[in-house]
Amino acid sequence: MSDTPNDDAATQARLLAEALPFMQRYEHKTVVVKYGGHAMGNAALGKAFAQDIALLKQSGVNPIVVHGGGPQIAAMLSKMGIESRFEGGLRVTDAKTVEIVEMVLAGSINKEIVALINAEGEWAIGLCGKDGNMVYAEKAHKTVTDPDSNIERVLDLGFVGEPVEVDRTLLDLLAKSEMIPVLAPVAPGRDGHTYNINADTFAGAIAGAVEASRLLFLTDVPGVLDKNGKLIDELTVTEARALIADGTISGGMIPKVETCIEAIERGVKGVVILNGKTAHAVLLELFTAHGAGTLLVP
Ligand SMILES: Nc1ncnc2c1ncn2[C@@H]1O[C@H](COP(=O)(O)OP(=O)(O)O)[C@@H](O)[C@H]1O
Ligand SMILES: CC(=O)N[C@@H](CCC(=O)OP(=O)(O)O)C(=O)O
Repeated sequence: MSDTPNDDAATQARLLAEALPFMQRYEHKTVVVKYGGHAMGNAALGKAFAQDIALLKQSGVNPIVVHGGGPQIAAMLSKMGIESRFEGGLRVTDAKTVEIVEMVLAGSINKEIVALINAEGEWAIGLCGKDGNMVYAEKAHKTVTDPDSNIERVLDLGFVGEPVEVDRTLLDLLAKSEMIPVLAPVAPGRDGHTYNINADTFAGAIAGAVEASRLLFLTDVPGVLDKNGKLIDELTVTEARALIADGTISGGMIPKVETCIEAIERGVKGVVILNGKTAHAVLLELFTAHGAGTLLVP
C-alpha cells in the first residue's frame, strides 16, 4: 500500500496508462462474459464482478453477461426434495425441474446480478432467451462415450435444450441504448416447451450471433487442469478433444470446453476459461498484459 495520497495517485496513473492501449483495443467491441454459478462466491466477489462489467461499459466496450447458477438450482431443488442428476455435465431436467430452473435462473439470480451492476451506476437489464424472441431451442440429443469400453450411449435429458436460432435484434438495440444485457440460459422451443440450456452453451451461441471479440468463462478453477491438476495455459482444439475423450476433462468442464471448440471453429478469437474467484478477473484478463487461465487456440 502507498504511504501518501500522491503515491496512490501516481500508482493509479501508471495503472491507467498501462491499461489504456488494451481499453482502446476493445472500444466498440462486444465481449461476452459467462458468469458461472460456482464463480458467484460471495458478496465481495459479486461486487468486484459488477464493477468490472460497469468499467467495461464506461470504457466503451459492449459487454453482454450470460450467467449460470447450477449450484443455486441444486440448492432450490434440494429444498423441494428433488435430487440433482447430471449426465455428461448436463442436468437431467424433467417437467417439475424445468419450472424450478426457470424460477431460479430467470428469476432470483438474474435479478441479483442486474441489481449488482446497477448499483455501480449502470443500466443492466435482465432477460432470458424468451424475451424479444432472442433464442429458440430444440431438445438436446447428446451421446456419451464410456472411456473404458468406448461404447457410445444416447442420453435422454428431458427438457434440456440446444440453442438453434439466435436473433440479435434486441441485443443490438440494447447496445445502442447503453444498456447491459444480463442473460439467463432459458429459452422456448417452437414446440411450446421451455428448455433448460447449459449456460456455457448459451454463452457460445450468443457470442457467435453477435460476433463477439472475446468470450470469457468465469468459473471456480484457474482454467483447464491436466491429469496432475496443473493449469494448462494454452490448449489446441485437438488437445482439448483428447482430454475430453480420456476423461481428464469431465463434468461441467465438458460443455465449457465443447463451447470453446465450437466458438473457435466459428472464428471467435480469444476464448478463455479463467478463475472467477479471483477478484476483478475480467479486468485483469482484458486490460492487462498478464492474461490468466486457459486460452483455447485453433
Ligand atoms: N480438467 C479439468 N480442469 C478443470 N476443471 C475440471 C476439469 N474436469 C472437470 N472439472 C470440473 O469442472 C468444474 C467447472 O465446471 P462447472 O462446475 O460447470 O462450473 P461453472 O458453474 O463455472 O460453469 C470445476 O470446478 C471442476 O470440478
Ligand atoms: C442443462 C444444464 O445443465 N443447465 C444448467 C443451467 C445452469 C448452468 O449452466 O449453470 P453453471 O454455469 O453454474 O454450471 C443447470 O441446470 O445447471
